[in-house]
Amino acid sequence: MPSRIAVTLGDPAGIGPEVILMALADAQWLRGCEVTVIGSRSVIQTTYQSLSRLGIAAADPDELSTIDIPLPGEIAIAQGDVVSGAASFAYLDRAIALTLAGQFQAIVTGPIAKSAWKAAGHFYPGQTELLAERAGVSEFGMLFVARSPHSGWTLRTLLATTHIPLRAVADTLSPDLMSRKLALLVRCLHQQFNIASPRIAIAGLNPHSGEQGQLGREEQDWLIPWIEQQRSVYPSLTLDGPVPPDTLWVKPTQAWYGANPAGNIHDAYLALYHDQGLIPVKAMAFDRAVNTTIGLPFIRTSPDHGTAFDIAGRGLASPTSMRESLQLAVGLCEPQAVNV
Ligand SMILES: NC(=O)C1=CN([C@@H]2O[C@H](COP(=O)(O)OP(=O)(O)OC[C@H]3O[C@@H](n4cnc5c(N)ncnc54)[C@H](O)[C@@H]3O)[C@@H](O)[C@H]2O)C=CC1
Ligand SMILES: NCC(=O)COP(=O)(O)O
Repeated sequence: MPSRIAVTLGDPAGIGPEVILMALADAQWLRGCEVTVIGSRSVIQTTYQSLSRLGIAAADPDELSTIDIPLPGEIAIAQGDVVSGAASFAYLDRAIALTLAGQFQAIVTGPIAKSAWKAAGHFYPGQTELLAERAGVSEFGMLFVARSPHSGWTLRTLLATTHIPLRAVADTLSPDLMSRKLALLVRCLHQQFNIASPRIAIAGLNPHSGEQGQLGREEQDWLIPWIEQQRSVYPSLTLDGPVPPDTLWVKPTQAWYGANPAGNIHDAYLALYHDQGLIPVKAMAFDRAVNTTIGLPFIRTSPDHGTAFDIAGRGLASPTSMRESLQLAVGLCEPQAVNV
């Protein structure tokens, strides 16, 4: 039976609808998967018309499988507000319910504005937390996956902490949190990416990984002992770290651009906080990185970009990250997934 994938439109005032229709314009690469777009039919129609007027290839709504969730009011393109937030929440809510009921194997989410969710009374740090809550899982992680168009090498970065203030990062990190994130990452590398003995690099927190305690004590106090202890928990893995955060990204950047880094390159990187992991991901791969939620009972992927209200509705948005998100979902739906 072909895999069935739900695609949520994301914030209807953002670039989600346009990048989805552009990515689905040529669906040959879907390899027979069935895609259903969950969102407001009126938004899909309007987006198709405006892309057509601009001469941009887009999937024809009449040929798409859709589940219509009408807008709860008027929206203004490029303005996330209470109406667009209520709509994007309803799209994802329906997609999760149908997926948990067995109708879909994977959800690819369009970008939402967290501020619009808040305006609509939905107080979640992001889509990830809603997905985890509805799926009833307490252990989940935000993994970014990007395949280089230059070398074919794949960058995988898991964030140990996500949408919290920078001020709270050091107090939130702990050996227990790190153990839970590493366990998720190892399981994902084994089961979803078919990597038997992964090589993982773990970032330090402080400049120069603390310079032996002179520039911060977290490495000496618990991070180095924790990594040593994890090496005995996972004897078949290579665990390197804490790698000074500024130099951690040198080899992946070389591998991304097709240079041959000295020594073996890592299969995955464990970054300690949002911007430590995502600045390099976006600097290298903003047009094609995929945000994946690991630990869910189903597959979830999403483009790495947001709603881009500054360019919404003008035909300027690149659909590449959305296309990569769909392609990764297709690959992960296949149990013998290779090259994902
Ligand atoms: N997966 C998701 O649902 C995500 C949602 N967000 C949300 O999006 C909203 C806006 O966040 P920002 O930080 O402004 O990030 P953003 O990714 O929406 O925009 C950052 C910059 O990149 C450009 N850009 C983004 N996507 C593009 C594309 N496909 N093609 C060409 N240019 C593109 C935008 O025009 C803007 O200049 C926030 O509410 C944020 O929470 C942000 C990241 C991911
Ligand atoms: N920075 C990643 C991001 O904002 C995506 O969050 P989520 O909505 O997928 O939880």
